Amino acid sequence: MSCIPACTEGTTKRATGASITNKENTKDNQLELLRKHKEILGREHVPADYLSVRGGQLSGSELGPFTETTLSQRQGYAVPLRYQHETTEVGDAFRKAELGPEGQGQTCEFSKVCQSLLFDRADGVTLLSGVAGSGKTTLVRRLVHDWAASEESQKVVFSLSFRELNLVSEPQSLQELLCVHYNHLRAILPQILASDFGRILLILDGLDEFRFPLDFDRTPKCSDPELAQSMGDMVVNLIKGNLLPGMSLLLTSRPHALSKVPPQLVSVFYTVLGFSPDQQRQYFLQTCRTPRAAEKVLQYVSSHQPLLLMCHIPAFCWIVATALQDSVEAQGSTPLQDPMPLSTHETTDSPIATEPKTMCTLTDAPQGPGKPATVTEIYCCFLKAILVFHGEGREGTSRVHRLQEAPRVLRGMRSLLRDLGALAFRGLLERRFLFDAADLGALALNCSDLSRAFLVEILREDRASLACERSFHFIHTSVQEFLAALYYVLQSLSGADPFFSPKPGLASLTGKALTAATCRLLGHNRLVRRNVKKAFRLSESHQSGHLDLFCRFVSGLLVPGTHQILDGIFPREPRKLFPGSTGRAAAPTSPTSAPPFLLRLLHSQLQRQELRPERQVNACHCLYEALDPGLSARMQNWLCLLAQQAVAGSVRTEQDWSELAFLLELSPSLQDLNLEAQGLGAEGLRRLLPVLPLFSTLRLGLNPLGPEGAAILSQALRSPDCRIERLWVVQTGLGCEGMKILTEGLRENHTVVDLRMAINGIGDEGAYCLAELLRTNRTLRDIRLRDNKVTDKGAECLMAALVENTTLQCLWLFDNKFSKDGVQRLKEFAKGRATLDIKVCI
Ligand SMILES: Nc1ncnc2c1ncn2[C@@H]1O[C@H](COP(=O)(O)OP(=O)(O)OP(=O)(O)O)[C@@H](O)[C@H]1O
Repeated sequence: MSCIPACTEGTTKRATGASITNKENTKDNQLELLRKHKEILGREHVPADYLSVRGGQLSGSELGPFTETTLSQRQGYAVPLRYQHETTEVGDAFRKAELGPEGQGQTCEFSKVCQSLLFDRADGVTLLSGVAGSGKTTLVRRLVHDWAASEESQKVVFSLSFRELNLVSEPQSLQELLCVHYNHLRAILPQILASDFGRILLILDGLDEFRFPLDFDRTPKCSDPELAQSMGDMVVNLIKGNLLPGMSLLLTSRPHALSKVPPQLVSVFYTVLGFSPDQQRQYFLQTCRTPRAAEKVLQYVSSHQPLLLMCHIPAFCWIVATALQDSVEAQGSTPLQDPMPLSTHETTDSPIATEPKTMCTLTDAPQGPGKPATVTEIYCCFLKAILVFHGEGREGTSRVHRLQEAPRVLRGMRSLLRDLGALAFRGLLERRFLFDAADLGALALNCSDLSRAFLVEILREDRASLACERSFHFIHTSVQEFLAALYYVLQSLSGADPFFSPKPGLASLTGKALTAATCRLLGHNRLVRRNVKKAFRLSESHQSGHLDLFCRFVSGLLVPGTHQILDGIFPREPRKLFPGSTGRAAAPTSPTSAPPFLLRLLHSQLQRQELRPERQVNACHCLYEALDPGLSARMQNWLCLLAQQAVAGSVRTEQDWSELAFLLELSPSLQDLNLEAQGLGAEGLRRLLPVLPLFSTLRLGLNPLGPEGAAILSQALRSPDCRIERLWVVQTGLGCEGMKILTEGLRENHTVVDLRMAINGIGDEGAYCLAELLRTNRTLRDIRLRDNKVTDKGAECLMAALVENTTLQCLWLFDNKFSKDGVQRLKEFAKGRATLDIKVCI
């Protein structure tokens, strides 16, 4: 992107700025300009703008009010263990918030954040983290809106997005930057920036989208707001407090980019947890046209755990409300059977349960296309709802009639959708979320098309952009990911290469010729297989997991039933995908599940040991989207086991553990994980790593964990989101080496109170490591070390350490290798400690 022209204007005016202001601006003038500033920002941040489900089409009175979201607050922060796709973390966030031990973070209302940022003189950096669509930008807008409406707040607020800062490629001063953005303050900005910094609140939204590196070690210090510097350097100097020291700085970011900011520079850390169950209900009541529609939508979502889990995310609630409410209304008073009837196609009767279940309805995995139960199906319904119900010229017709017309309408939008999908896909590859007219033009999308009803809801104009040109972004990143996947699958199925982006004219002819030649050479089915594999390889190579959801959508869009929802976009009689597949051990496929090659590919990902555990969990999400017919039976087995109904000692494969991790992610109400005597080894434990820190009780006894397993546990214990209070690892083959590794993890842990580790052969060396831990640990209350080959030497180490530890209450040392004297000494020691119960015998 080029530097914006207005910047140079700012440079020339800067030299004269200070003198002009000194002479001309009286205090009254300054107050008047600040009042104007409030007015302008207030207008730019009206609630209607961010609450609109249908862009600018509805009047303010039709829009529901802002729904409260839940946040958690803590002092300082640490980078989370997981870097998986943001959407999967939200349910867990609530599990933590509801039961978090003291000091882990308290939940709070947004008004508290407003209070401290707008009224307190607190300076420093406030970091607001939240997964995609959790409502960070919405909260920023509300904050600015509340400030503009408040008479009392004396703060001067500036609000910019990192998306906008990305557009400034030439060095620029902070003063110029703000002058360009807030031209109405040009006359008094030098004064503001030179006086009381404590009055300033600067908001920078969307750190995860910032394209410039932040180098906190090597960036030259700059404290002069009039000095030009690169955007990366400016942000570093702002965060370090070199520029405008004493000002309040609010940064927002998705979790994966938090590590860009050194924790010691952050004063307060908030996490947007999204909607609690009550807030979800409130949202649907406020958003759906009738309370009855809201109830039906909510009832439907409640019976599908993967969907319900995602409804903690406000943006997903909006997708769901848009996807389902028109169909619900179209059905009148009948109970919600099929929120989006499949036009002229026959619908198979799906056995999906409609009653909410206590744990996870995943075992009733969808078997037919009749009811949207996967995330992909919901997005298909969302797209269809916008095209069918919100389209131009269809206002007068009944909803039922519009549904009958759907295939024709969708056929008419095919090429536009393909262009849009190509834009989305290219953006995803380049990690780009903002597009200008040239981007749209290159894909034969005309800016004037953007006023069409459909596009208004899909692409938003970035009105507050610093760019002089018009720029656009997808209404939500997950919509960009969905359209990219739709494009990818459509291209692949038609034999074209999704990575080949044709230029209009001659190049597209070349593209077509190339496609035909490759098709002839490789065969259509091999080409599709190749493309799908390519998509998964691409996702694996990105640590941030930003292509995970894309892959889930690709998996879901290869299911024939999903094609039926979008009948008209997908050809009505598609080429039979992979008929008579001869693959090894092909899973028995139902006619409604994805092609066997995809199921095989996903299962083979689950076998691979070198794949990161969160990638493996994502493969399970993909299997769910692909309607893997075996998944529900396997999940049922796990549910029995977790309910302690299964016989211990069954043989398990590594793949099983990844599937269990997936299931546990979808079961936020489960607090205790009991996997005793399940043949769980270190590799299995590694696959469970993404979910291990989230349980308050981990019962892992009688499993061959060994020192390698201890290393995995140690990682879980170090995780900042760790909630483990009871860790039971009786007879797990830790030995002294495993004990050493485990105590290293416990050294950085503040949650474990109860450690049971009988029969682990830790010996004196292990006892020594434990003793060293006890010198500093103030959390552990109960340690059980029965039968661990500890001798008098080990007992001496423990006693010496316990002189410094007054928090341990119970230490069991039965059946160790103590001499009579040793036991006596331990008993003597215990007598002097009223609060410590030492149990010992020879
Ligand atoms: N408190 C809320 N009340 C009602 N709707 C909300 C609320 N928060 C978010 N939404 C809905 O979710 C959509 C996405 O929210 P928003 O853009 O604020 O999320 P975000 O966390 O900034 O996402 P990203 O990380 O992708 O930028 C909004 O356009 C709005 O429809």
